[in-house]
Amino acid sequence: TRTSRPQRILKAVQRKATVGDPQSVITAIDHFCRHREWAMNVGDEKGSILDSVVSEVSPVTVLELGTYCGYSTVRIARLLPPGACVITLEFNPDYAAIARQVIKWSGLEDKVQLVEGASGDWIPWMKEHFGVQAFDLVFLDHWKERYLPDTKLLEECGLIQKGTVLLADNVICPGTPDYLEYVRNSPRYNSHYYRSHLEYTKAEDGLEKSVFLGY
Ligand SMILES: Cc1ncnc2c1ncn2[C@@H]1O[C@H](/C=C/CNC(=O)c2cc(-c3ccc(F)cc3)cc(O)c2O)[C@@H](O)[C@H]1O
Ligand SMILES: [Mg+2]
Repeated sequence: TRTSRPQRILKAVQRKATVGDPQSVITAIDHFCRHREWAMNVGDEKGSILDSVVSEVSPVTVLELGTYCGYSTVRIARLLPPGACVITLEFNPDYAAIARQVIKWSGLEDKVQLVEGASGDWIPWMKEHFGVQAFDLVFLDHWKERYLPDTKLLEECGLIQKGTVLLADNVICPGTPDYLEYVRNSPRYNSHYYRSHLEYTKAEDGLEKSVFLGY
């Protein structure tokens, strides 16, 4: 087809959502992906769990791995207080370009720092480049086999400290078995599984929340 799926998602936002109204952007994407074309956004059901974790943590600095179209970026940023921000990493330039426009349409660009590049390349620079001490919340939603190596890299870079919350999407479907085994068996994490469904479907999926307990 001439346009890409992310481009069709952006069109749905521009047609149905109100500029400056993040909830209308979320609703427009969910409606499009439920009734027109499935896409790998965290979705409304798991999105509500994401919302509750963001509200509970009330983070000042958030790291999101895997922006895609910016759906979860908007969900997170809309709940952040003034002065708080989400840094989101996306290595596909086409997806990044769409996400920038979705984030702009929602009016949340001041709370979002979208960085184009691979997580493994950028994580080591977070402190120096963004002045981040440690992340209060990390939302993992990128390539599933990168969850574990990037978590270990974040630990090595001192970006995960006592109290940091990791929230991982898709721990059942498509699944992240090595990551799950790590956070559930490590004495340094307190993990909880939020059972839910794969976005816009009846298949099981869920989010794993892991709190770092310190060294
Ligand atoms: C190391 C690195 N650095 C930076 N950006 C990175 C990056 N690795 C990937 N990205 C970026 O992040 C997104 C990728 C997300 C991958 N997500 C999924 O594969 C996914 C799949 C499903 C799914 C479930 C059942 C099915 F039958 C089919 C698909 C559901 C989901 O929720 C998913 O998240 C995408 O925007 C990609 O460019
Ligand atoms: Mg996902």
